[in-house]
Amino acid sequence: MPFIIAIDGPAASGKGTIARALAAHFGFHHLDTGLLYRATGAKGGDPVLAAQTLTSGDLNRSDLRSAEAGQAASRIAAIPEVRAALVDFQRRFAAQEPGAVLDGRDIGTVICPDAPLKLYVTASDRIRAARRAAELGADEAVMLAELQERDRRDSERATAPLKPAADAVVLDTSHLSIADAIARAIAEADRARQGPVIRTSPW
Ligand SMILES: Nc1ncnc2c1ncn2[C@@H]1O[C@H](COP(=O)(O)OP(=O)(O)O)[C@@H](O)[C@H]1O
Ligand SMILES: Nc1ccn([C@@H]2O[C@H](COP(=O)(O)OP(=O)(O)O)[C@@H](O)[C@H]2O)c(=O)n1
Repeated sequence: MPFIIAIDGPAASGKGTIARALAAHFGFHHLDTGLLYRATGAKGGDPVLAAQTLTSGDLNRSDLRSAEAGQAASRIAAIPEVRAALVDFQRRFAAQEPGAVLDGRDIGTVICPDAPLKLYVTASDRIRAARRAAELGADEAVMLAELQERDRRDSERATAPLKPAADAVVLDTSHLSIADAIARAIAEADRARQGPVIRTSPW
């Protein structure tokens, strides 16, 4: 059975950084599921058809990381038929041996609810905005408004809203370096790979 690590959290919390590092550490496959929604939004036209006909070429566009692509993604991500069109691809990806790390908004809650490790990565709004502003060379106040609008839309939608799974481990990276955040995630994965602690009676 492949080992699945589900990572969710709000925009620019450090999900992708941690997911890539976990995949490299354990030799697992990694899928940034946000790219599926960014590519669908960027395609234009009917978003349901765009999601149903997504190709690897669509995912390789160079303009998908922009704030505009993020906004377009979160609008089309609220459409249930768009989400439904992307489920099978994500589940097939997760089923690859020896394991897979998927990061997004609904991985632990909808796509892989049986994943043995679910991380909910978060950080304060201000810190996330500062990190994304540095990454994109953009204004911090503009990024703060963008992230907050997107987080609100993602959390309030009826289908697969952004929220921690009941059994998710919350990792607040506000005051963690990248190296420390990765080390915590690896420690959680090592713990989860050992399986649940079964207490046997001494008798
Ligand atoms: N713990 C951290 N400390 C400082 N910067 C971080 C940390 N984690 C991520 N970053 C930086 O913040 C930005 C957003 O991180 P990313 O992993 O892309 O977030 P997400 O996938 O949640 O959108 C990137 O520029 C990344 O290098
Ligand atoms: N599993 C996922 C992943 C992304 N998304 C949507 O896609 C948008 C872009 O996701 P992303 O992960 O690329 O965004 P960042 O966290 O990198 O800013 C999000 O704001 C969500 O609206 C989603 O609905 N479900």
